[in-house]
Amino acid sequence: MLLQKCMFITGLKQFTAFGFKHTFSNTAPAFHFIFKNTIMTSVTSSVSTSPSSSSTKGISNVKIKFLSQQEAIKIDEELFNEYAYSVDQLMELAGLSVATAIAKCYPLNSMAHGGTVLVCCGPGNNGGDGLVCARHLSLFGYKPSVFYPKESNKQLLKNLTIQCQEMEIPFLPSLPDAQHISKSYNVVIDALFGFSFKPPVRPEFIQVLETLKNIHIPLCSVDIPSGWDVESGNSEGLQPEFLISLTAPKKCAELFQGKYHWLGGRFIPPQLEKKFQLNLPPYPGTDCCLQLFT
Ligand SMILES: NC(=O)C1=CN([C@@H]2O[C@H](COP(=O)(O)OP(=O)(O)OC[C@H]3O[C@@H](n4cnc5c(N)ncnc54)[C@H](O)[C@@H]3O)[C@@H](O)[C@H]2O)[C@H](O)CC1
Ligand SMILES: [K+]
Repeated sequence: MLLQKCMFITGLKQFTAFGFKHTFSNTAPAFHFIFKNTIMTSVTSSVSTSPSSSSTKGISNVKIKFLSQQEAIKIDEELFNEYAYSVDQLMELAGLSVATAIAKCYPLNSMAHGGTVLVCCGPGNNGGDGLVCARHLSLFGYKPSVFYPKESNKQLLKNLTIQCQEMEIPFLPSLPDAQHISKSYNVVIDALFGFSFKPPVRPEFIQVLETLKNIHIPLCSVDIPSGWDVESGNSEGLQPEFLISLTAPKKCAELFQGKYHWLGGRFIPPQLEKKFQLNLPPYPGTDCCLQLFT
């Protein structure tokens, strides 16, 4: 296998040298060797300061799994049916990890217009992650606006909408054109479709995706770049700058060409991780998200 990239797991500081991105955390540094089909993780304890990192002492090579659509659905079902989680719980953690990763990549103090962000939400749970993310971004001091063209009838999604509205997060009646979006916002969050998407895109969303394809500001996709086949991607579709994979990367993430790939949704019980051989890298300390590679 050909070594393509190498990086240290991120904390708050990072710098680039010798073509590698170096980032530091207050826990064990990890080296991610990224190959075409896998991300190899080696963890060393040499400068560890965290007592909890003792279980990662020594060198261990780990291949992160890229999930098929069926595997992603199966893990979701097991979380609900066997492990008794509710969607609300996981969505809250997923959405918080998205907002946190966005804030790390696109700091509020680097943004124009007081931190405006457009969050585009679809009809399923990916859209729900977007609504949760919008609420947390607002709590972090950003100015999110939501575009939610096909509201779900599910009570959970209705509640998330009310929570955003009660925080005075504006809901746009229609999607502005690409030029207007690029002038008014700093980044766009794509929470339209996640791992249940089946191509082709139905007519009511074709124009939405076309508009997002033409923006000149960073596009940040939640779990799956919307409009991509979960396994084979879509070379003609959206090309986000940022992708956050939730639980574990899906197969299409191997085709991601953007700058920032994060992992979020830190809620997988060890037994489930083992069963599906996810081989997730250790999250630094108490972080809810981690940067995989750039
Ligand atoms: N376990 C986890 O990691 C969790 C992830 N979460 C997020 O949930 C989504 C998956 O959510 P789901 O409701 O199953 O589906 P989607 O949001 O991907 O979309 C379903 C929605 O989209 C419509 N649709 C499907 N195909 C098309 C199409 N071709 N054209 C138009 N519309 C389409 C469909 O009808 C539905 O309405 C996952 O990715 C994570 O983001 C949870 O938050 C928590 C657990
Ligand atoms: K998405």
